[in-house]
Amino acid sequence: MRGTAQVPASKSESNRALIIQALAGGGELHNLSDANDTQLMQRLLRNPAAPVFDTEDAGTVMRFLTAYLAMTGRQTELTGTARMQERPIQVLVAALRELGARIEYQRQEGYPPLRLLGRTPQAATDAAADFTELNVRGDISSQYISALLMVGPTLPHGLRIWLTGKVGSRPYIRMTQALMQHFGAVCRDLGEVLEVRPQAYRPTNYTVEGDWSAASYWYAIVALAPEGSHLTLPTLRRYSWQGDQAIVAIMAQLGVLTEFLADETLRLTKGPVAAHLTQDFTDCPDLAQTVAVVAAALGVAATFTGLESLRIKETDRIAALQTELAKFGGALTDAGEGRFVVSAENFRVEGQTVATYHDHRMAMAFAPLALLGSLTLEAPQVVRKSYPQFWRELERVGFSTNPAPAPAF
Ligand SMILES: O=C(O)C1=C[C@@H](OP(=O)(O)O)[C@@H](O)[C@H](O)C1
Ligand SMILES: C=C(OP(=O)(O)O)C(=O)O
Repeated sequence: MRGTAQVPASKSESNRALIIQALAGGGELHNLSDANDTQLMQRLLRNPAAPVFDTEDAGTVMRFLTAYLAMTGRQTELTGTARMQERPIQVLVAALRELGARIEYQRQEGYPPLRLLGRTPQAATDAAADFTELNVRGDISSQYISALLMVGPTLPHGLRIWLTGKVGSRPYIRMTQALMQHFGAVCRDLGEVLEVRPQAYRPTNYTVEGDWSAASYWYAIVALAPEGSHLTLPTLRRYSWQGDQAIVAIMAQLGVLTEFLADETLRLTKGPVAAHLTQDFTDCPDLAQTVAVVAAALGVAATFTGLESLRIKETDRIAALQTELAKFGGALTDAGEGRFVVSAENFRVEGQTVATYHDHRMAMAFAPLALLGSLTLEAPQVVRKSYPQFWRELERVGFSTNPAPAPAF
């Protein structure tokens, strides 16, 4: 295995930059992601007076737009796929209601679809009022907190958010703060407390970095490739705002060495594999599927923690991993107290069919197993959510897929 693979631009950065650009009223964005989640965000923001916003299966689009539309006083509806209607939004809706938004649940309390009925503006006259204070749980999704922070500068008293519970996906909150700062709005991070003063965003240009979550699948490929294999990945920044850069350290233990060639190019080479791996995914939940499949395939005994949020993503990712790994002789066993053990007995790839559960990351996490034998992945077009060119890039480095990859759009 030798070659160069292109990764898409970060969908997380792209979707933040688009919301902040809309609030700033300008600034040019370069290298936006071709992910469906980002294309969708762009389309929806172009028509802010739409009577219905269909956020499809994009969590960031649903959460960020809910806050943006609610705080800009729109009267509209937000909906999504059947799965989106099972992904909770109560924490965000409760916080927005405290900020004066009138929001109704259209079907099930706590879940989309939502009806926004406008906003009772907060008075900016109370000189004694410092920040508007909110308590927000951090243990369900960090996207609620990012959504609130981004609208914070536009509120008459700004926002002081007290984070409660175990905070997951913290690097995504820091990414939000970093992008806000890039557009001229300061957010103070005091640990359990985040503070945003009322202030104006400045229209600013921004170039989106490569997506480290997407890079994780190339790490998996090198981990499973024969000795002597190497791959080059352009556009990934060494000093990144993305927490999923944690893949560098994780994969160092699973036999992938990373060299930063120039500032934005990496070279991955196959190296020695550790016997054990212990990993907490609280900060990087999107890497869990990639790492579980590689650990099982390499026979590395692995203990994972911090998987709580996986059950409410595009699918219940724990159940999906358990069912699909079992087809190969692998297992992800609940060992209690938040620990999961990855193990394998006689792991074999011999023509199995992997279900993908409307989850791009299921398809991309299992695809590298093709280095060990043939397999079939159901509904391969799911990758369009974050990485529409994934199958084409696999072909470019020498995988054969049948049927050949169709254009994703
Ligand atoms: O803010 C973001 O861009 C994201 C935050 C994470 O979600 P949670 O905060 O729900 O864990 C992550 O899993 C998702 O893919 C993208
Ligand atoms: C969980 C994900 O996305 P979202 O929550 O934005 O739908 C993901 O991309 O893995």
